[in-house]
Amino acid sequence: MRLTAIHSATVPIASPIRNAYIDFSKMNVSVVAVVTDVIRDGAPVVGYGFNSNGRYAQQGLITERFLPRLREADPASLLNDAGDNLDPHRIWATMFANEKPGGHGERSVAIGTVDMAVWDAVAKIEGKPLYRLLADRYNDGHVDERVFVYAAGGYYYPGKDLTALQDEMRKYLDLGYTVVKMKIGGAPLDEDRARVEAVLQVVGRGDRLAVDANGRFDLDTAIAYAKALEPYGLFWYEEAGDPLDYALQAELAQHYQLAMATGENLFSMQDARNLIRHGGLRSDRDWLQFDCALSYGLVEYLRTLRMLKEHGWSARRCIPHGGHQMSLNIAAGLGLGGNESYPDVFQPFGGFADLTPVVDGYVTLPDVPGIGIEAKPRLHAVMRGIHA
Ligand SMILES: O=C([O-])CC(=O)C(=O)O
Ligand SMILES: [Mg+2]
Repeated sequence: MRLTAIHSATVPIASPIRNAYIDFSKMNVSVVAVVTDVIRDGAPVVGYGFNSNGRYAQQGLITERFLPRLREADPASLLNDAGDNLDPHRIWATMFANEKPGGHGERSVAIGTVDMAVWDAVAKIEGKPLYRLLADRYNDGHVDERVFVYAAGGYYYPGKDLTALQDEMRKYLDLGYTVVKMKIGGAPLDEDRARVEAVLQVVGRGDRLAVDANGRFDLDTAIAYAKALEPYGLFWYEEAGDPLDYALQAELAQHYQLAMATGENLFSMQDARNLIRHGGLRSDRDWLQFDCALSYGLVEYLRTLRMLKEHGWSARRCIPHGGHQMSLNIAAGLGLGGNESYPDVFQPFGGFADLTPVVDGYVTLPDVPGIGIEAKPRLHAVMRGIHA
């Protein structure tokens, strides 16, 4: 077998929403399709990948650096020993050839996007859902039949008042979610306090609400919010300070006893390891949000999970950022604590298969080969558009 073509494109997901750090008026994503000469159900197997929201499309890096390396490689060097399927680890190493260590950033998004498409193809060639393939290869065959998911939204939006915010959150509860997330830090503390209290009226209990500051706060502001938020008993307090300011995160833990979450903007095993070494996070309550689709893909995420284990952290403490089906498969197949979901934003990339509703805060996965993009027809249509 061999790769016969690799296509990539940039797709808009712009919207008028805003978090504490950026607006999404120009947001876009990269999409990749890897085409193989393996025939399943009468057609060549095609694997699909995309990066998740929050980082822009990486078309230049993908087309100028990473795809040429794959095209120039000996085709057999990209395959498993049996030569009957792609090998994601060998493909990853080929893409990373002649890259210096450190400075993990945008190239991690580019490689993560291609890596997702490769895993999708690998599982399709094996004729299995990706979660099943991952469980068989790395988790003694154990699959979680349902995965905890929470509804992320609550963005700042022009003209959005407290009633509109409450309506949004009520909609998530009606869809079957039990935990919702909203943005903070994009308004003064008093205004955010009123927003939090408005949402608490809808969800009823503090442990059904997470808040996300998107790395906006300096230490004093992070502590001021910690003191204001602690009495509510929230599900978590996310990304208070700059993602690389491990000292801030560690100091904040001295002022906030409840759960915190962070890591969506750390893009390598090494950066994740620094957070674990220096960030003062507590493995009995805090949450890790590394998102493979932004951080060199699942090949690197497997390294991160190994690192966590060596540091005494359970994979159950991971609830990845990004709200995509790739992390949902990883959660089910490798025993993570759950996954993010965006029922309302970043469509058609946010959300899961159309026929798997969320029930009591948990979602099941479709029994289709690969990641499950074919079970999400609006997303599948976008993906088909780049190679059909
Ligand atoms: O607003 C964003 O960039 C997304 C985000 O932080 C999250 O989903 O946690
Ligand atoms: Mg976040």
